[in-house]
Amino acid sequence: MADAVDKVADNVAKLVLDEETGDMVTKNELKKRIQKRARKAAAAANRSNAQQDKSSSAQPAAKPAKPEERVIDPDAMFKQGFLNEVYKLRPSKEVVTRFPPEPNGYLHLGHAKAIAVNFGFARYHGGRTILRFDDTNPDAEKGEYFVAIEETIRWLGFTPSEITYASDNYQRMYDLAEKLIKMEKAYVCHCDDVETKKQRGGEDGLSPRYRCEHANQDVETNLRKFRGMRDGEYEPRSAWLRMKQDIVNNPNPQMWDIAAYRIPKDQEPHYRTGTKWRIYPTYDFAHCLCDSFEGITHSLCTTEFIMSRESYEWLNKLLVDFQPMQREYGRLNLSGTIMSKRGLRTLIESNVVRGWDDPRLYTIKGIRRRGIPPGALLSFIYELGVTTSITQVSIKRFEQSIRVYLERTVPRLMLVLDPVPVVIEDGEEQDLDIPFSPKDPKLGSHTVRLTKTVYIDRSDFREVDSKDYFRLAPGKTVGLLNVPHPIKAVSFTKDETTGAIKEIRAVYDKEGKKPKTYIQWVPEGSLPAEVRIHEALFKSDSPGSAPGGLLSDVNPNSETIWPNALIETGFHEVKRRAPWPAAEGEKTGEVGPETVRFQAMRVAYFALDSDSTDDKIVLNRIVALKEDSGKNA
Ligand SMILES: Nc1ncnc2c1ncn2[C@@H]1O[C@H](COP(=O)(O)OP(=O)(O)OP(=O)(O)O)[C@@H](O)[C@H]1O
Ligand SMILES: NC(=O)CC[C@H](N)C(=O)O
Repeated sequence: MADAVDKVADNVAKLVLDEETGDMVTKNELKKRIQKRARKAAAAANRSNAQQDKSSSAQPAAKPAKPEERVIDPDAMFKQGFLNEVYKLRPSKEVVTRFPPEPNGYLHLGHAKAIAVNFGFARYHGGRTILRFDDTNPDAEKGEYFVAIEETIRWLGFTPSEITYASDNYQRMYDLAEKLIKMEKAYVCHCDDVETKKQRGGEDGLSPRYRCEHANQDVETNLRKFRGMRDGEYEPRSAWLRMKQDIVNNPNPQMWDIAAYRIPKDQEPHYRTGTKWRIYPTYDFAHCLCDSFEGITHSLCTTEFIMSRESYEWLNKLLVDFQPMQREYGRLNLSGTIMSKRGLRTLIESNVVRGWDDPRLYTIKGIRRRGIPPGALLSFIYELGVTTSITQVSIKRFEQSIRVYLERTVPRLMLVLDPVPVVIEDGEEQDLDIPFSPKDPKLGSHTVRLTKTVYIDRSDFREVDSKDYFRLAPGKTVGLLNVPHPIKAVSFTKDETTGAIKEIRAVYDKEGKKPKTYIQWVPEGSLPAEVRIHEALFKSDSPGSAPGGLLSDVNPNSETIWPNALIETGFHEVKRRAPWPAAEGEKTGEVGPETVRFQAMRVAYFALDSDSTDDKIVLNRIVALKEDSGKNA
């Protein structure tokens, strides 16, 4: 018997997934099926092209690369292309970069790119990266965001050389603002938004630009007023410090006497400096100066800041010695979802999702809870590379990249979403040694007890057989994954009220031909689990601009729950051996439930959800096994 079992394990290793039907089949069978489908497709194409030029439909589809051929070089984006050019512009011995989030929300997928670019660039060149909180707007910032942001960076496998805060430099920046006034390069202005807009060319931007009277104040007046702003003599928004740039002649709006200091409306105490300051520097004043204070050699940001480069360099040249270099790369946008904080808040407040970490969201918290490993997220970003163009990607492409990563790195188990018992009448109990990976023996194996009654998925049985159906039906034979002999259904019973199948009876088919299809099963004594299958949260590709508003675009079927799923007990070992895989960021420190990842054969990739308890297993689908989730033939 042991021989037979070994042989079966060998055979299972050779099975492949039929992506169209979700069946596990032999390579030969898959080849036949593909040929048959190609013949059918060609016949259909011929029919529809009868009056047209046939040449276009005759193109064979490009063969997708095998997962193992697609391992990404994480350094490729620094070795060539845009980031290599940036380095060549300033080939510094000690590269210092910074990642500068505003602590006003949780990070999202786009930020993962910024983290990979900044930390990766410095790491590649043997330098270091500072995590700098751009905390210049106390009305929007909260302590919990500082903590979560740092945790996310570490989860992605990066270590800041230092954690700094723009607010550490408030006094120094204030002193430099006074210096700027004394240089006659800044003035306190009292114009409101309407008047300021007029100075900048009006609504259409076409009227002549001009300076207001405040620009003519002398240094003493400006200093007195600026100190008055600092000391609370002005109401919020009634006075602001403006840089004296070139509003009339320079075509760049970033040079139109932009704000340097403001008195925030809400006067919320600052998370770190409390009520010490009533005035705060703007991004345009603070960012370039902080970059200089910290010796940032390459200040890498997204292309919305291209025009800011001029004011960045203008201010630094006037006030500080060390000149950092700003360069801009394209943002990463994902279609079919939203990442803006305001939109995310709407979803949470309307109870559309469970919170900031809902697995359907593309916050990094959500991505993490869904079970996507940090290495997979990074390899997706490395695969896209970095240029100056905005990278617009579909969820499908994102998921395909994650799937390829998981395929190589997580163990396999058997899970049944909607179990139906099959009594194998001539069955005898035996232990089967099942490998965690059909391809990688290093992952080891585990024992599954083959019981007389096993559970298969309801969708793998049909009361009435048909020619194109290859799974279980009365009189039909199907293979059970990893089991020496296939089974043939002999009878079944139904629930009288619901009509649902209650029990299937089967026998081993030891003499017949090798089955065409193998299905997954679990034995008696398997573990109950709640399985959550998530689909796209939105119906359209651009929910942010949906005609009826964001909420009208929500897909009402974005979550399906299978409350009575069963998973084989090999799950215990997978859980004990987590994280899967042990990649940077999860290798050390506390590992969360989401690191318990596996492929449920023929179903999907799953991870343990944080709603799980010692008594209850809750699983999230990370991604489907193939692009379209509907698996039934
Ligand atoms: N979609 C994105 N792609 C690449 N980099 C991004 C993206 N969004 C933000 N970043 C970068 O991350 C860094 C920190 O961002 P910060 O939190 O200040 O961003 P933000 O622009 O306010 O983000 P959002 O408003 O989308 O939450 C910045 O350098 C910013 O340019
Ligand atoms: N220069 C930058 O990278 C911009 C960072 C800044 N916190 C912002 O997005 O507003």
